[in-house]
Amino acid sequence: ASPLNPTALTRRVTCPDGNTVTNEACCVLFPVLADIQANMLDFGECGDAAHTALRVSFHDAIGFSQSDPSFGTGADGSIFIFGETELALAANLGIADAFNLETPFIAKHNISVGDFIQFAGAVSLSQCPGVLAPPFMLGRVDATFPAPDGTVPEPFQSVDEILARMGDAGFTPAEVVALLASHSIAGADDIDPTIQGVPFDSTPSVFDTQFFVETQLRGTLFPGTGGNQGEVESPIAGELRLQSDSELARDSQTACFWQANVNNQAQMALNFQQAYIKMQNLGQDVSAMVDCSDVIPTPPPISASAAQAFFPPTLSNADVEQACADTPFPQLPTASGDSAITVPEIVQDPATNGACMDNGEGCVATL
Ligand code: HEM
Ligand SMILES: [Ca+2]
Ligand SMILES: [Ca+2]
Repeated sequence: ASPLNPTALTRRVTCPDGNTVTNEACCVLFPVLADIQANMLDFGECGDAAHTALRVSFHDAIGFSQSDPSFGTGADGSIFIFGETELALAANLGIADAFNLETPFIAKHNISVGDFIQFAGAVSLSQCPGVLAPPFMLGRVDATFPAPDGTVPEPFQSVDEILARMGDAGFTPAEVVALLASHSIAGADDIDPTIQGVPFDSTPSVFDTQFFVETQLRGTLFPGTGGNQGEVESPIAGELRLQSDSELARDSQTACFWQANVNNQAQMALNFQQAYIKMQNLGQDVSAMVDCSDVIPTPPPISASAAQAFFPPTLSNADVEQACADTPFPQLPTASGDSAITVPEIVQDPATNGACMDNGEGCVATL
């Protein structure tokens, strides 16, 4: 059928379970979707389980290099298939949580491990207000060997090192900043061993631009103990700032891309969506895959008031460490409240702390 024929464009197939899709090959995903929404991803919450599934989608995919095949085949499930190797790497500290969360479901369903990880990442995103419809392609080929050490960027690396590694995988500096919008729905469990679920911005359940605002503010405190590798001072009690986010916000190569996201929800969401498409399919032959984007649920919308960026109580433009030389930081309102504001921790999902053996550095179980 001609792509110009409107009936061809809208023709849908009815799957055995009654769902409709444009491509029959996508029917296999509906049982997976129903199961993980109900039993793995906390009923539509943009919380701990969703954050965990999103992070592992990055750590699996980034095992890829445009120049060196030994770096891995990207979004290929290697992080779980060769969990004994990859989860023991320092850069994957905490990814054992994702292994615990996902492997019981991977075992129950019949799609590749690489597909499952990226599908769970896309479904997770669809639970977060402010995200633009995450796409999903089906048909990743599973790994035959693990990714080596050095593929996953670390929070104590320099901007040059991080941009070099990400560039080697195929991302421009602008795309690296775009991808880091993910840290608007994120936090840390392992950077400061004394505290868990410490968010990177004051709204870790909303995909808003607060992450880009708050990382530009002068750091004044540590949410727990000081002196942890990869952590620098944050501006609000209860919030953790990664050294890498701090430096990317201030480096001349990235600062203007960073600032451009501030209070620009539509641009942030679009740039993330485009860069994320690339990430989901790293190392894989997209021409051999099927577009199943219509299986991914529509994310909840973000209200205009929730999309309005703000300074946390008592802080203002005077607390911004201006780094972009081209344009001044946007003027933003200050939220009402006193200086005692503390960002609440992200409630931990017990499923992310279960079955697999953890040797203190990572998970040593195999899939
Ligand atoms: C480019 C450099 C990046 C660095 C250095 C970095 C580093 C980190 C670190 C250290 C944590 C905290 C882990 C913990 O202690 O629990 C974290 C969390 C997280 N990261 Fe990144 N990250 C980067 C890029 C990305 C990208 C591209 C994505 C996804 C598209 C992503 C998604 C997440 C998510 C969702 C979490 C929260 C996990 C949770 O709350 O369970 N990160 N990141
Ligand atoms: Ca991989
Ligand atoms: Ca947020």
